[in-house]
Amino acid sequence: MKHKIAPSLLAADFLNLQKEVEMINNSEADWLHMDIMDGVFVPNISFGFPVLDAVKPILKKPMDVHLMIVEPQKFVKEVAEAGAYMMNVHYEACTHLHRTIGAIKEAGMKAGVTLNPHTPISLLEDIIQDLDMVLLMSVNPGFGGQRFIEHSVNKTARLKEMIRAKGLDTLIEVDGGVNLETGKRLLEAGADVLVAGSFVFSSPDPIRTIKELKEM
Ligand SMILES: O=C(CO)[C@H](O)[C@H](O)COP(=O)(O)O
Ligand SMILES: [Fe+2]
Repeated sequence: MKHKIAPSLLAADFLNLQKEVEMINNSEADWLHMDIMDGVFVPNISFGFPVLDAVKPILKKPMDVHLMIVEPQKFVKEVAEAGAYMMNVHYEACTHLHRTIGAIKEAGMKAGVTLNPHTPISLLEDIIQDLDMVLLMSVNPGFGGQRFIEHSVNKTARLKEMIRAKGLDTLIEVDGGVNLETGKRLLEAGADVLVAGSFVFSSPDPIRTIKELKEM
């Protein structure tokens, strides 16, 4: 399967959001990645449901929502109503992860679990069979434009091996510091979906940059 590219709206020009979403529609991007932060789970606040609701009617690609919030289970309904295709919750934010995954699927969405850079993949041993995707953070969540954490390549390869050994088809998405160089190594290690924020939106030609990421 050809890998997917999910540009992260966090790095977009918020004064021209409609233009940015139309750029995504006209590009080879597969998904649009949306980062919701609460200032508690991560030391930053991004945007919330009003922004997702505004984007929903004009977006022609699936919405990949990454919740960096405490108690994400409280917002399953809101995320579904905002039109999300994939809802990603952090492993570190969920006490009853199995129940939350069930609720996400019942609401008609695909379910993803996100791991912070320090969280070992071994913790997924008894939940991975219920997941559509694992989202590996390759930076500490909270900000765009950070430096890629090298260990993420090895972590991706080990997760791929775990998925293969269990005979699953769970997707691996990697988020943070992705560019053509880190992206290539992540794909070689087995990543299926690459999130790219600043690399896409600070490019002088984002459509071309997305194409380059797609053609790696
Ligand atoms: O979840 C995130 C930050 O917490 C973003 O998706 C990520 O940082 C993308 O930005 P960049 O590609 O600039 O690193
Ligand atoms: Fe993200």
